[in-house]
Amino acid sequence: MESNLKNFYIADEQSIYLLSANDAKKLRDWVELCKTQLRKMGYSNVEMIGKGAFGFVFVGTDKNQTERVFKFSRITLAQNIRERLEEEGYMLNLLNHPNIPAFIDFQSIKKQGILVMHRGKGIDLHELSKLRGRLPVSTVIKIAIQLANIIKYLRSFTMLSASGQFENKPIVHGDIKPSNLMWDEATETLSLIDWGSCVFAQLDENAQPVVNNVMELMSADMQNTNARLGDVYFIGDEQLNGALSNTRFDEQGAAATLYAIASNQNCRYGYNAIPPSSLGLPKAFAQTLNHLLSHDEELKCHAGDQFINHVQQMENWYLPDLELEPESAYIPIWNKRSNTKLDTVVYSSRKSFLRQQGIHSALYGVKDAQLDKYYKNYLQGMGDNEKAFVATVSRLSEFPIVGGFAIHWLEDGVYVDSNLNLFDDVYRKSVTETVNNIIDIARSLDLRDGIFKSCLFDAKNTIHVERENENQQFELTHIPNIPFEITHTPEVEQGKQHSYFEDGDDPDERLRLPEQIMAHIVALNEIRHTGCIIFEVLPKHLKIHNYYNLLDKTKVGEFTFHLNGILQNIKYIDDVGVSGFMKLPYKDAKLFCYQTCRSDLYYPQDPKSFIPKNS
Ligand SMILES: Nc1ncnc2c1ncn2[C@@H]1O[C@H](COP(=O)(O)OP(=O)(O)OP(=O)(O)O)[C@@H](O)[C@H]1O
Repeated sequence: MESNLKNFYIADEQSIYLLSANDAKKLRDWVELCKTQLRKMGYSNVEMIGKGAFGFVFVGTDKNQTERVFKFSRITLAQNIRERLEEEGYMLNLLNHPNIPAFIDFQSIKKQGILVMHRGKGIDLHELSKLRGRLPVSTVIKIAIQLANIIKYLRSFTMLSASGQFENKPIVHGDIKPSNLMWDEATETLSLIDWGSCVFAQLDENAQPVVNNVMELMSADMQNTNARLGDVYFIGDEQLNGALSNTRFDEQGAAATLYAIASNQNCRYGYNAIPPSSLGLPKAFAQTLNHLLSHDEELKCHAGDQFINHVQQMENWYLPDLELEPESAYIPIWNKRSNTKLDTVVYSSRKSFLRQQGIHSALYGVKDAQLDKYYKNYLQGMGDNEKAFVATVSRLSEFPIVGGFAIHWLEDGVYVDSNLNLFDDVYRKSVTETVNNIIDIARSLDLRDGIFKSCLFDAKNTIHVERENENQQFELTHIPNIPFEITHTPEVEQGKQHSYFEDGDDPDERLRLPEQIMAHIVALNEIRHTGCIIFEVLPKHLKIHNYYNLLDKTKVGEFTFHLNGILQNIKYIDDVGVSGFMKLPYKDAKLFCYQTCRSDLYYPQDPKSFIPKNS
């Protein structure tokens, strides 16, 4: 836990720009090797199309000009986990459904397994919602219908047994989430991919053991679950808590996915603060989602049946796209231009206070590659709203955005200082919704005293210094420049800037920086600017993340001198850990009142008579 903490702020996967030079090279070489292998196997136009916790995924064209998808397991994973790729192929090979890209082959080349399958057309829902923000109601419902049909198919799956009889063998996908669903916008067709967590269900939807004969009943292991852990941001309580695998698991993944794409979030946990009833969805559907996401067993089962059985009704709904409540930004998001593509990383400190004491930790003792990837064990001990808050903040790393914000919870409300700069306006809607989600979840937290700070920087500007071991000094043979923009702005009142030091020491930051560096940081604090600098010291690797905007053009020389001074003195660093400093332009923060949850907003029963609110 302690060692994970040092790196917890790197959302999802480490940016390649933050890996050590050696690790980045290894990764690039390995991807090249996979591509070369596929070309040798006779495929052309080979390119990487995705990666997950378990594998790297490529596409290539065969001799008949048909696209094929290839999944390679990560070489860094333990052998028993890598072997799962073959099991994934076995399960996929059993299935035959228009919404499931079919299995083609499983090949093993020098211990490297390759799963070959059809391509799910389109773009995955995680990417789509990142690009579009909250998806239109009609799209959400079309996706819901297809999901319900897939789950129905899996529930009623039968297989020919050794005795020649067809037997019930319901199947659990186990990892339904936006990034595992491809959506073809042209044909509005959904494909469910990634069958790596798929198993035969031990229990049916009535919680009865799935057994076809007495022999099976006697040999069935009903003490241990055969379920796999899906993505902890999307799976339901039972799967998370290690219950026997159950056909209802996928209703949970489906509900979390539908909620996420309807609200532009990347997890299920925000449903208390931003309930499905506030998303402009048809009332009956919002209620079903709300019940499915709840912790009430009976409500969940009932809603699950409704979801699966009311597909035909949903197909008849008339749902033209209506702008029920245009979403405007709660805080400013500035437009910026850049010639290069940004690789945003979010660094958030001051998270400890979000952890609730005494909450039973379901994740203790769980060893799974998914957890390693997501650093999600950091979330243990947090309530649902707190988890949603952290997850929504980390969603910002998906966008080309730099700057930062500080949220203060005080008795009279939630104060937000911010400086957010978006480098591609295509994402404005999605970023606005994400920032508004962060603030609304912050307003719902049961806190009246606390500070949360988050810095967003471009990983491409991170300065790396490596050393052989912890006893050596960090040394730069050539001192690079820490880049900064200059935006001259008139002087604001004294004390109006959010300073580096006003929030006091951060309990989550363990690194003590040497005086020689601190002297320059103190001097920088006196110069009018915004930005952040974060020191991440690992035993063999120092990373200095940075983003700066100088607001006083008369201070270019001084500013450069102190930034340079920091780098000149890295040899004095004698500690490991993380420490960061952030400065924001104004201190007249925006104030938001507390609220339990967003208010109700339903799709009108008679859309034809809908009159926009602001007309
Ligand atoms: N059959 C397919 N057709 C199209 N794209 C695919 C297919 N399989 C995988 N992909 C792409 O590759 C990405 C990663 O694949 P997949 O989810 O199978 O990997 P994983 O390592 O199991 O991921 P996770 O971390 O979600 O478990 C997907 O999000 C998707 O974009």
